[in-house]
Amino acid sequence: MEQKTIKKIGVLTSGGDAPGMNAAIRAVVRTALYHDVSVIGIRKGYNGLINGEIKEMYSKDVSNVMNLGGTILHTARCPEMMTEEGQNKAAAIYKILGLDALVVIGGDGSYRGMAELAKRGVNCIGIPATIDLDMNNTEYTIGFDTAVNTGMDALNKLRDTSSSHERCSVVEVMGRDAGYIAIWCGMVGGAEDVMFPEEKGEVDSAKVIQQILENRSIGKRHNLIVVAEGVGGTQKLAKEIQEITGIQTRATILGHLQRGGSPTAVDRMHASMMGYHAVKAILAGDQNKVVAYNRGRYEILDLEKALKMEKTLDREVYEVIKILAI
Ligand SMILES: Nc1ncnc2c1ncn2[C@@H]1O[C@H](COP(=O)(O)OP(=O)(O)OP(=O)(O)O)[C@@H](O)[C@H]1O
Ligand SMILES: O=P(O)(O)OC[C@H]1O[C@](O)(CO)[C@@H](O)[C@@H]1O
Ligand SMILES: [Mg+2]
Repeated sequence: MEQKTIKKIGVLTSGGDAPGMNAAIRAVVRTALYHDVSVIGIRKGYNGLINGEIKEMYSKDVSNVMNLGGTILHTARCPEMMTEEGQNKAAAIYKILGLDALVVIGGDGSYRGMAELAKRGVNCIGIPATIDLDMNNTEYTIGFDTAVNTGMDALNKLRDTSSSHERCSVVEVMGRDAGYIAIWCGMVGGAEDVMFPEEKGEVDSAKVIQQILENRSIGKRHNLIVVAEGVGGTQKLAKEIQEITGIQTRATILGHLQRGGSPTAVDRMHASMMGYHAVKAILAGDQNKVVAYNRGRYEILDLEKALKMEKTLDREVYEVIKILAI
C-alpha cells in the first residue's frame, strides 16, 4: 500500500497538566517543522478540538518553554468528549482541518478519548504525560519526577518543623486512584508509613497508630506519615492520631502544588525524546500508536494493545519503606 505523505498534524494536551508537557510540545513542533510538516496547536484539550480553538504553530511559538511548568496549549477535562456526539464532533473537526495525525499528550483518560477518535478515522499518537504514573503500558509518564521532587521538598521542610516540635506530621500527596506519588514520596522523604489507594481493604488507621507508638517507644521523637489523596481523610487521621496517642499532630495537604513548577531534567529529557519519537512514528506511517518508555528504551506500541496492558504498583518499595523506618 502506498504510504500517505504527511503534511499537517495537530497537537493537544489533555487531562491534568504535567510539568514537561511544554518540552513535549516543543519537540513535536520542531521535529515536525524539521521534516516540513506543519503543526496545528489545539487549545484546552479535547474541548479545543470540538470547538475548533486552533492556531498554527511555528518554531518561535515554542521558544523559551522548555523550562515552564503547565502547558502553553492549556488543558481541560472535557465531559463532552465522553459522549458520542462530542466524539463525532471532534473527529469531524479533525477531518475539516485536514490533519494527517493528532498527537495527544495526556494520561490514561486522554488515551481512552484517543481510542474513541481512532474508531472514527482519526490517526492518534499518544505521549504519556501525567504526574500520577498510572499508565499501564509505560514505565514512565512525563511529570512524575517533578511532582515527586516537589513532594520530597515539602517533606523535607515538614520534617524540620515536626522534629523541632517533636510532633507527628501527616502529609497528603496527589493521586486519586494511584499510589505511585505517595510511595515514592514516602521512600525519598523517609516517611514511617504510607497509605495508598491500591491497599484497598488494608488501609487501616489503627495499624498506622500502632506503628507511630512503636517508633516512639524505640526513641523516635517525631513522625512522618504520607497519605495518598485517594485514601483521603487526612485531617481526620491527624485528629485520631493526636487523640489516641497524645502526640501533637498536624495535617498538610499538598494538593495542586505538586502539579506545577519547572520540570526536572528527567522530565525534560523524556518529554523531548517522546515528542521526537511521536512525530517519527507518524512520518513512518504508523497509525494509532502510543510512545512508551520501557526497560530503558523508547517504544511505539499499538493504542488498542497499550490500553489493555496491566501494571501493578510495586509493593516491594512499600515493604522497604517499612524496613527502613525502624
Ligand atoms: N472513556 C473515555 N471516552 C472518551 N473520552 C475520555 C474517556 N475518558 C477520558 N476521556 C477524555 O479525556 C479527558 C482527560 O481524561 P482524565 O481527566 O481522566 O485525565 P488524564 O488524561 O487521565 O490525565 P490525569 O489523570 O493526569 O489528569 C477527559 O476529560 C475526557 O475528555
Ligand atoms: O485538578 P483536578 O481536576 O482537581 O484533578 C486532580 C487529580 O489530577 C491529578 O493531579 C492528575 O492530574 C491527580 O493526582 C488528582 O487526583
Ligand atoms: Mg489519569
